[in-house]
Amino acid sequence: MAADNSNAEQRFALIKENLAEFLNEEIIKKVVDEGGHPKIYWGTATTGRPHCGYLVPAIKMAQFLAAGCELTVLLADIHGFLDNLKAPLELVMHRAEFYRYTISTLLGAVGVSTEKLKIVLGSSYQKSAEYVMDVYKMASIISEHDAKKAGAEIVKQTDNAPLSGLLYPILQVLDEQYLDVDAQFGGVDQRKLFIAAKEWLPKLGYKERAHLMNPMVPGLHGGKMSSSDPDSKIDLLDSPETVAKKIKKAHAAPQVTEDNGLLAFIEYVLLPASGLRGKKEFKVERERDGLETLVYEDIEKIREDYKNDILTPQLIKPAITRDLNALLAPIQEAFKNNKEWQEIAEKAYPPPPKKEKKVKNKGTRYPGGGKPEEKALPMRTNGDAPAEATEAAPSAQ
Ligand SMILES: N[C@@H](Cc1ccc(O)cc1)C(=O)O
Repeated sequence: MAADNSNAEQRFALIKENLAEFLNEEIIKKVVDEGGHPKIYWGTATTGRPHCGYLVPAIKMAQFLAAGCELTVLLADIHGFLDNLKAPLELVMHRAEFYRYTISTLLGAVGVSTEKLKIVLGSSYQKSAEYVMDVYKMASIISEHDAKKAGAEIVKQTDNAPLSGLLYPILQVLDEQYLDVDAQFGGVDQRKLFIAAKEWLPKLGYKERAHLMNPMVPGLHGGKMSSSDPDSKIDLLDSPETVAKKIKKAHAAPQVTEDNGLLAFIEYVLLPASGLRGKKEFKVERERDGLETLVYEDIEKIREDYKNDILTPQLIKPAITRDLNALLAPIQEAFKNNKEWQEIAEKAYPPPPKKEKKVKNKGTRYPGGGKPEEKALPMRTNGDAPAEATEAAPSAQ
């Protein structure tokens, strides 16, 4: 059974749990004390493919839902495009659809009711006359310097950065008003944007919102995050075997608890996820060593045992693999049964073009024999048109 979150104190404690910072928390406290439903939103630019790092904000959002908040997830497609053209507009829109399926399934998989969850596409309101006029107004009163400062940690900074990077913070600030929320939630990397929102909204006569921030959590894989290394991130649709393989490879020094991705994953994902199901718990089986199973209810004890080498990376890796695979199973099941989601996956994240070498070896696959080298996958070599390129490509998963 779900944990009891019926009284105001428990609800507020659940909203605050594990946060690094909470600005203007009195705004939320008041709504909770009055028995209301605080309205919180989290925005994500729909660019990279969602990986296990998304479980950290997702679990926090599941806690908001469990605490009776109204949650809006903003699929910020236009932001993905404004940020130094991380992806062309058409692609970020396909990706937004992929995110929509992923996030709703993910929150459902954690076991919370998604009745109070709304998923909104940025472009569905950010092109309205009223919104656009507010963008102009804001652009006329915010200095270039301040807009740049607000986006410093989020918007890609380059020598010849496009002007759109200065619009990015203005739109994010206005989103709080247009999504009609009491608070915005994000990682502490959003801090400068959140402070800007506090300062800029009143300039247009709008009210200041509360801001909830998650700490930056080291990746599960340990070490440096590299998007070019496929083993460094665990995809939400990775098979149980792949998850096991990647976690096995994760770098974690024995006895070192600082900056430890494995411990952070237990603290920010697995423990709170089990808490949402009724009881915080993390089990470590030691059958192979002929010892009894260790059962933990808080991260402090886990840290202590890790420092003392009672808990080793070798022991916790299989335990994390077991719990993570259990968390991912319903998402993968839903993906398997949803043709539309599979189709959007192919459009949103087309597999990389096949290597030329392989094509040559398999020349006979081309009807009519012919000259495979010349005909080799003409569309796939065109990096500018990935959405079309997928049509000839195998399924994304
Ligand atoms: N800035 C967020 C994305 C975002 C975009 C628009 C918002 O209104 C909120 C959040 C990020 O870095 O991912």
